[in-house]
Amino acid sequence: MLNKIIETLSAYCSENAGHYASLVVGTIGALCIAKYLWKWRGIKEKIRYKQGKCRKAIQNLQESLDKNGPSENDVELITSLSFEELHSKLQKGELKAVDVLKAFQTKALKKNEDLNFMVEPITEAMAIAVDLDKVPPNKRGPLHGIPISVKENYYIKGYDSTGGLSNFLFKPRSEDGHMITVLKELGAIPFVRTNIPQSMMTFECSNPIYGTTFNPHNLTRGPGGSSGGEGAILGSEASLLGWGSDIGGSLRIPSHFCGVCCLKPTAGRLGFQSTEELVRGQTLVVATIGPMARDVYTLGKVMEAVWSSMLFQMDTSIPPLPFNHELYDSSDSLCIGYYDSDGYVPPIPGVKRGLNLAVEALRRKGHTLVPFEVPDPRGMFCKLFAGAVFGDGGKNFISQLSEDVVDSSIQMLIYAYKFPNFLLRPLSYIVSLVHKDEVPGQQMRSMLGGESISGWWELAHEIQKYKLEFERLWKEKGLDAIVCPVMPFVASPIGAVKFLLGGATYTTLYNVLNYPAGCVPVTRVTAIDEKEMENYPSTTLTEKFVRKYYSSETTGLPVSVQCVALPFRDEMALRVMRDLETELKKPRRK
Ligand SMILES: CCCCCC/C=C\CCCCCCCC(=O)NCCO
Repeated sequence: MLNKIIETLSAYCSENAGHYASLVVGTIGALCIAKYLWKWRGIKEKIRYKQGKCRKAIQNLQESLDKNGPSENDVELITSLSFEELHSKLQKGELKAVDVLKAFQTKALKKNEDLNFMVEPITEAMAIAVDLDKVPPNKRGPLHGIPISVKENYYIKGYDSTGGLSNFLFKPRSEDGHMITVLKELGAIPFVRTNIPQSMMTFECSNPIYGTTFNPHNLTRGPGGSSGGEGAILGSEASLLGWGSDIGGSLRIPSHFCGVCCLKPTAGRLGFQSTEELVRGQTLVVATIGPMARDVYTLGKVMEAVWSSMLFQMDTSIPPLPFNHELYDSSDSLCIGYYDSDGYVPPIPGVKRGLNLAVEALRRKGHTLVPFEVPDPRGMFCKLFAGAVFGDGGKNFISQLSEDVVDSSIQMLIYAYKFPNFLLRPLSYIVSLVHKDEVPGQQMRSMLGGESISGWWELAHEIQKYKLEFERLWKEKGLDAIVCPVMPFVASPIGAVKFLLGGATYTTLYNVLNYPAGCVPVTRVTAIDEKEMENYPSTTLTEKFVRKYYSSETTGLPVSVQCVALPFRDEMALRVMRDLETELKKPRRK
């Protein structure tokens, strides 16, 4: 009987097998699509919820300042003071921390309407200011009452550090990171969190959570990145001291694009426990945090305060090197190397002129300036930098971004990483042919990832050899410092960064070498500079894009230079920056 039933059933099933198979496949497919759509809906919902929360926090602050804020006149008076003036008035009690904070909050909200640099205000700022006003003058810290803006990836208790990735949303920190703790102890008031590019590995300041940030000097252009929100808030004078981070130029590019100063310290001198960095465990080229400000004086004062026993005790991995006054205060004449082109993407005329101005100013100051040539900038960029920073074959990126809304500025990278490796290799040669440039293709191959531990060791060895060769050339010329462009171009149009990544050789060099490097604004692009773009080369695809984006609408954009010193001589970089700034500010006879 049982046999009969089984026979009948199996006959029935084999007659209808095709039908059942398609039913099963169809159901599984539908379930997968439903799951995918559900997850997608969840991600979008999460982003919208965060956006709503940020909007609400901004609105609440605006309402409170509308009721109880300073007059327009006071806002301008306070926010246009230099750090030195503000610091002195706060120390003496001529200004209250609460009033200074309200002035900067008001200005930041106003400027944010056009620039969108603000992720959200830090709501605890007012309570900190109220407490600081109770501190007697003889107990005030060196940053007493100074409001500071902070890049979104800094660890702050109660806030998420997302780097523009929804995966990191609603995971607030339980404690402040080291730098925020130190800055608060010194009397500073973190008052606003600022925008970043998605992933923080490009200089287009845009992400699906907080949107796009604009340049304070030209709204059709970006502020650079990844500390782009910092560039925009400082460049619009809505903050006078900010903090960012840099593994390939993220402090220096936005400073240059927005006309402010910064210091990228030697990595390690400020530790690694203050920010979220999406590249973890990679130790060949590492990120460092650093300050951004309106002038070099501020940077010097802040670093003097920060390099303190408090920081060294908090993080024992930091070499306990207090601020080196011998280097910073010295007026000895120096031997400074310079180059206007690193030999890869040529500088536009405004950048070249800016470098000449810096060279002449440093000569007037009594220094000896000697030409310097960067060894193998192409290999440094597409083999050493890309091989180290993107050398996991994109695993980190894909794991962070495969289930996220991807910003158009990094979409191409995600497509490339998802492409099968055996096709990506031949494609890389086609890319080089199209670009008429070996670099982009080699960069793609470096980004495929090391295949073995010995490959990784080999890369580490190549980086070591490059460092030794650079140091040999430095010593051969007897240099104390180098002055050079920050990028071969100035602020880029919104959406153009993906075509201009080759410009990052000028900054990534000093991350690969781990030399401290700071930026000082020296001039602005003129109509004559723009006209001279007629002579700009157009052989490679990158050069063609530079011509396209920099032949018009660049007049008035800021130009900075980089000042570089040997590792752990950060104060030397600051000293050259200070000399340059003072000399350029001097009135000159025609
Ligand atoms: C996500 C797109 C990357 C494509 C690969 C391009 C390679 C190099 C371009 C480097 C551009 C500089 C980016 C600056 C990154 C940085 O410093 N981030 C700071 C993190 O704390």
